[in-house]
Amino acid sequence: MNDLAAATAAPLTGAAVPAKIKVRDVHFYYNGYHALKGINMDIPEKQVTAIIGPSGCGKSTLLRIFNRIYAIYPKLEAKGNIELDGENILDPSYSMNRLRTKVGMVFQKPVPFPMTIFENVAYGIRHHERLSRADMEIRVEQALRSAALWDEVKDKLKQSALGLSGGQQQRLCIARGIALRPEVLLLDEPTSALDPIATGRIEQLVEELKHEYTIVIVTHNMQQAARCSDRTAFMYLGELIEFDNTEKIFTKPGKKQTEDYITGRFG
Ligand SMILES: Nc1ncnc2c1ncn2[C@@H]1O[C@H](COP(=O)(O)OP(=O)(O)OP(=O)(O)O)[C@@H](O)[C@H]1O
Repeated sequence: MNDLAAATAAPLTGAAVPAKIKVRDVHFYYNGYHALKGINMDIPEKQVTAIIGPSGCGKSTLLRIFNRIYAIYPKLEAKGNIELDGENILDPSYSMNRLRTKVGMVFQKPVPFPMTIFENVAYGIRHHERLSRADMEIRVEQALRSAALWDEVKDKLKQSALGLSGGQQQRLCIARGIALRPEVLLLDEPTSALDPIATGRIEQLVEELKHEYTIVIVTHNMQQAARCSDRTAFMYLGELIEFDNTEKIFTKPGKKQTEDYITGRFG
């Protein structure tokens, strides 16, 4: 184990933050290509962890392992352990259904289903729970409120989600994710297709949501990582180079590669 293996969720405010996800010696292969090389990290509970690094370094690959999405493709293989609340989610006996309810994911490009705004949120809930119409309405409203979208859509819930703006569509996708009441929310470059105002709203939302969810966000935007995360992981060529409090990473990084990247010398 390298020194990063010991990079547990260090105290941020005096008290140690418990780890929600423990990544232990994780390797990932795309049809034999070694994309992640011995990753060790502890993702702190109810905080925002940002993953940064140059294109192709493995950020999205790491994020996608956290909900085992790769398992639907043949020839992709993960090794090592990822413990979510102490249980290894890479173990095939860990049910995908259970994982889906605990870990929600939002992708780079908002992809609402071609159905009404209401149905976009209700659809996933129906797969996991049987709710009365009244209870469903409450759940949908709660999810839209949590995603800071309710006021903008409450009078047009029966209209197609495809008529929403890009920023609204992304918040709808976040509402869809949190409607299942997950414990972990994975965000894969959630603002890369959005304008600065919509980006600001999503960042504000992330700040609010972290009180209830453990959030992991992949971003190319270093200002975004600095603004909205508590801890930042810097990756390079499939390795985790440094993982520390965000402020430290951006003001006093411990590794030269991190410093070179955040000061724009490469990547
Ligand atoms: N489906 C795939 N098949 C084969 N190789 C892949 C596949 N997806 C990713 N890779 C490779 O794995 C490595 C890591 O890719 P990944 O998408 O995780 O990087 P990233 O840091 O998220 O990049 P970006 O910032 O450009 O999105 C890259 O070398 C990439 O080419």
